[in-house]
Amino acid sequence: MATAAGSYHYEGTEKLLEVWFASTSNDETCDLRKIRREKWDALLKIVRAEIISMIQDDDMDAYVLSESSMFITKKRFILKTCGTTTLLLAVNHLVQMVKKECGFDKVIDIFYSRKNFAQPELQHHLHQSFDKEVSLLDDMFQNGSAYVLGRMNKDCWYLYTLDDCGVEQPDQTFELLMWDMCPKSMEVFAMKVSQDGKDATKRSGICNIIPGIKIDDTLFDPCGYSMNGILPGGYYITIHVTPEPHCSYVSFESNVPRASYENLIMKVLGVFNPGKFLMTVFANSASIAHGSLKQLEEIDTLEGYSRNDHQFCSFKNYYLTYTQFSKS
Ligand SMILES: C[S@@+](CC[C@H](N)C(=O)[O-])C[C@H]1O[C@@H](n2cnc3c(N)ncnc32)[C@H](O)[C@@H]1O
Repeated sequence: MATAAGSYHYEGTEKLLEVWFASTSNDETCDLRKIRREKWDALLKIVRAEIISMIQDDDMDAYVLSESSMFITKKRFILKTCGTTTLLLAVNHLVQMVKKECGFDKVIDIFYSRKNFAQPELQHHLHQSFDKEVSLLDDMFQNGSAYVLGRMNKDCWYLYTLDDCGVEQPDQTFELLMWDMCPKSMEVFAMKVSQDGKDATKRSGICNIIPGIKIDDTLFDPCGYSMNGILPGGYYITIHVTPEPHCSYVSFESNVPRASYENLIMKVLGVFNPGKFLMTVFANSASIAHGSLKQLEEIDTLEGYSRNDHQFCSFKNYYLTYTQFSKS
């Protein structure tokens, strides 16, 4: 997207929405995966994104989008979009469409989060400030709570969720959002170096982060990379790369449960070599990742990085850790 000064900027930072649905009559036949493809296409049109490819297994449909990813399991909907997409304009449509098409008539929890944008003025007016985003969500949900973690005048991470007991089955989300990337590590995410998504996945070492995962990867022209990986049980990893040196950004997200995330963190940092990153771990009481939060509190340096901020939040049924590191 062109900035006011006429230069090009791509906003890699994603808006991330996760919604858990239920049926008040406990109708076990309700399933988000019964919703037809054309309905998802119509929803994504509102967001200003489109489907590029899809993989599936018995538990999940995973879509790579023109702007990031979408994951659909029986009761859980995840949409992650970057650039100047208008994700929150689609929430009302999503709730109504899900009710009509598959019978889920209740939202049991919602998580909307994002890092601060590098250039918020390039976003649709709704997404230019977190206050506006919160106001839209508050009009739709009772009991919504909005938080900001990190430094409001530097790097921070916004979260909107419901102040309810929410999801009771084990649930966890781990995110590493990285920027000021090492140019050398970014070279493979361009068509000049890699032939296609598969080649970039192999050359970069992404294929070794979680071995055995089913991968769907895309390399954009002339540069940029997106991948989804799925594992049985509704588990996913998703990685998105904006390699342009002046706005470089990479995101890694997964719901794979871990009692400790340290090994995974070191693998991801080894592949991407960011100048700075922030990390969030979200886990409910039933998740084994719940214990990892305490462990992360102890880590104030990681090979070559030192910690700038660390915060811990305790919600009704979820625990959250936010940490920001930069190269020492
Ligand atoms: C792959 S997407 C992923 C963005 C992601 N949220 C991230 O972490 O950076 C963005 C990258 O792909 C490039 N790209 C090339 N063609 C694109 C297209 N048609 N739509 C979106 N991005 C495209 C962008 O310039 C940017 O480097």
